[in-house]
Amino acid sequence: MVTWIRGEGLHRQAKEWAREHVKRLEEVGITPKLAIILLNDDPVELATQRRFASLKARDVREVGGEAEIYELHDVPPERRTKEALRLIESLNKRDDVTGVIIQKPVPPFVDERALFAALSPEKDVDALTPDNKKRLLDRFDLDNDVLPCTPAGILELFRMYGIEIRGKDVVVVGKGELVGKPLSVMLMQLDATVTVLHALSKEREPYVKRADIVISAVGRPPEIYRDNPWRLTGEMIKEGVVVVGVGGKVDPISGKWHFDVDEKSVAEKASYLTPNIGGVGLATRARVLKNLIRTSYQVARLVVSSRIVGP
Ligand SMILES: Nc1nc2c(c(=O)[nH]1)N[C@@H](CN(C=O)c1ccc(C(=O)N[C@@H](CCC(=O)O)C(=O)O)cc1)CN2
Repeated sequence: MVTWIRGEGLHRQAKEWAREHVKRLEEVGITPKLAIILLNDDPVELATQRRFASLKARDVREVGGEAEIYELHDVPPERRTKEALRLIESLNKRDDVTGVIIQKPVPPFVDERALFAALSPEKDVDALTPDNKKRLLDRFDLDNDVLPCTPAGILELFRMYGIEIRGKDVVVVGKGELVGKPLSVMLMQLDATVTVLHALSKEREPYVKRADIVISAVGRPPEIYRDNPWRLTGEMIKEGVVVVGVGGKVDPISGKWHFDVDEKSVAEKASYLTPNIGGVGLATRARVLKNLIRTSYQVARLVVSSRIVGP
């Protein structure tokens, strides 16, 4: 009988915690303000990213913060990196902006490394700037550090449900900058035996079949991606495995969600499983709120100290 790993508890707790800290920050004149930048003009990505950005913005506003969404997808490709850099520089300088998210994936013609290198690490809600990424190679504090939202959200869910990681065979499908890569590093730090599978892996099935925990973060559902599609199904896994589904995309024509994990067949064999709706996405958003509060304190320290004029 599968136990569903639900994100709403984390999400609710994060909102309550964030509301308290918004009040404290307002005592020093700082209102958390999140700026979200959308750059992707691919119809699938744009539909999905608009949905994600609106959900994050709604959360921030619900706890008393503010949110701005910048859509640059209609800037000509040859100018998009430059325009995005100009926007990031402006957001870095604004004292009222306390957190920034560059929604991923960005289009292949945009210089993503330049964007994240330009973003002020103090305002980096995703922990994806070079300075913040490096810190993952050291020990991390799940409760106090600004950590990548989805990986940290997944680890918080494991902790909440008492799912042991130490010494376990964990397969991460997908090696993206957002989830697969940082999460595999964090899992190693927690003494898991980690296998990362990706598009060029010679084979996937034997590793998935042997795993104690499978985390699928691909986002290429067969309904939308004909080439190199991916879906985790029940016959691929062993009895009693823990499964976490991360990848999902919105079909721009139907508006329908399609996910990495086939819930029905996996639920018949898994011991624990995240629902495609109400699982990792809510844990991700919970972490966005916590990270935004932390970046807001970082900005507050900089802004308040800059107002103190010494003798
Ligand atoms: N810069 C970033 N880009 C992206 C990130 C990220 O953390 N930083 N993560 C992914 C996905 N993502 C956030 O942007 C995200 C995924 C899912 C949800 C969510 O709330 N899903 C709901 C269902 C969706 C709905 O209600 O329509 C759920 O799971 O219950 C939010 C955000 C992509 N890029």
